[in-house]
Amino acid sequence: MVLRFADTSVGYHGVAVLTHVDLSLEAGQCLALAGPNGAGKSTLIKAVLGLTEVLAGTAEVFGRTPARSREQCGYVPQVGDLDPDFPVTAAQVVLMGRYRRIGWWRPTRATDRRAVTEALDRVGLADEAGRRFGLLSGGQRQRVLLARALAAEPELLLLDEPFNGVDVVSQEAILSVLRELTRSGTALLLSTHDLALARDVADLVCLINGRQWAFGPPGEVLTADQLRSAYGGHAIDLADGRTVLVEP
Ligand SMILES: Nc1ncnc2c1ncn2[C@@H]1O[C@H](COP(=O)(O)OP(=O)(O)OP(=O)(O)O)[C@@H](O)[C@H]1O
Repeated sequence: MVLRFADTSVGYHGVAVLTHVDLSLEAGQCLALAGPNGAGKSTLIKAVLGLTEVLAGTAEVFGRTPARSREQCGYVPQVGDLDPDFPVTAAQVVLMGRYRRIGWWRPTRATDRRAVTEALDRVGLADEAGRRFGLLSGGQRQRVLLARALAAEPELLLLDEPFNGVDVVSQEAILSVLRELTRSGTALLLSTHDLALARDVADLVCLINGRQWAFGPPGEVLTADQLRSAYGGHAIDLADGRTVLVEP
């Protein structure tokens, strides 16, 4: 089992911002975290990485505490969280993904350079290796961050809003890498506002907003009733059977 959360509460400085989390994830599965702004998606991702407090319940990552499983996890942050003026090339950003293996103070070896080239190739950016990170488009930067996580060869990959502000080309490139990863047994946990995408890409969806409202296959979780509960009534059924969300 990759993840097992049971009646878990997580938060900051002793105050819970997300409660009643009950979920599990196995190797090769993709779990999407869905919910409105401030629902607790990033907080839950940080809890899996051991960066936020588990205040109640169980939180197991690969059968251990989150902090003890950190080595097996890769993390792709929101691209907007990074300073684009940082003077490094795309390849140097990806090489950072290898530091855990090689130690940042040691010289890089041929295997590391090969891993960097391969990772950039997988996200379709082999030609941009020498370009400055800050000069790439938002979508390309997101793909470089994905390549950095791939270079570390994680067993569980966490992605915070990987499709935010990303154009169709980058979205397709990211989606195809994610599908390849699950096929080869990597587990994925990603947060998204895009419910259609969650339905499309995920085996499991966890619907949260301050608490967990539902967990299960997309068809069971992303129903009009569940969405109305989680989004506080801001869901409207359309005549064609679709549900749309209206911001309060
Ligand atoms: N470092 C922090 N200290 C205290 N509270 C925090 C901290 N980070 C986030 N929060 C609070 O935790 C709650 C959940 O925030 P979080 O960022 O996890 O939501 P989210 O679902 O990822 O939102 P968004 O979709 O807007 O990114 C919010 O009320 C937020 O204000």
